[in-house]
Amino acid sequence: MIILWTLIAFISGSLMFSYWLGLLAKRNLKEQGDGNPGAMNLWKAAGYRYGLAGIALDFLKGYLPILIMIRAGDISGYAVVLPSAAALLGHSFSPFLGWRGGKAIAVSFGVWSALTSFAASLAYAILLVLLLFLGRWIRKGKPATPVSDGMQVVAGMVLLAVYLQMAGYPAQILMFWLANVLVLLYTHSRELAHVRG
Ligand SMILES: O=P(O)(O)OC[C@H](O)CO
Repeated sequence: MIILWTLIAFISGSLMFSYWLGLLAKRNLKEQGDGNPGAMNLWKAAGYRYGLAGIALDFLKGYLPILIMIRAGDISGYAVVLPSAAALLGHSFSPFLGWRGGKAIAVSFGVWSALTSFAASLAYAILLVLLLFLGRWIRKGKPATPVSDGMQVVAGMVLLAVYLQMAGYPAQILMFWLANVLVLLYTHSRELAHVRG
C-alpha cells in the first residue's frame, strides 16, 4: 500500500495546475517573471483570478491524496513520510515538465494541512508573515528580492520545527518536516546561492 500511495501522491503533486492555467491564459510561465510554474507567477502573469485558482489547485493536489490516504486508514506511523514527501517531489520534479518543476510552497501547505488538520499550515503562515515584517525592518523599507523571498520561505520552514516540537508532534511528522526543509532548500538553491555572494 505504501508504494501505491507514494505513487498516487507523486502523480497528484506532479499535476502542474498553475502552469496549465497559464497556458489557458496564453501565458507560458516558464518565460514569464521568475519562470516558476507556480501560482504567484501565474497571478502576476495572468491576474488574480487565475492566481487564486492556481493557489487552490496546487494546494489541493497535496492536501487531497494525503487526506484520503489517512482517512482510508491504509497508512499510518512512519509510512506517511514517503507519500507526503512524494507529493512535494512530484511538483518539483514533474514528468509533465520534463522532470523539472516549481518551488513546492503551495503543495507543502496542502500536505501539512492534511497531516495536521491545518495546524502546522497556520503556524507556517504566521511564521512567514512574521519573517516578512522582520525582513522589511532589516531592509529598512527596501523592496523584497527573490533572495529575501527564498530566505523567508526556507527560514519559516526551519522555524516550524519549534512549533512542531512544542505541539508534541510524533517523530514521523518531524521526519517529513526534514524532507520538506530539504526540498525547499533545493527548490530555492538559486536564490540562496546569492546569500553569500
Ligand atoms: O511553490 P510553487 O511552485 O507552488 O510556487 C510558488 C508560489 O507561487 C509562491 O511564490
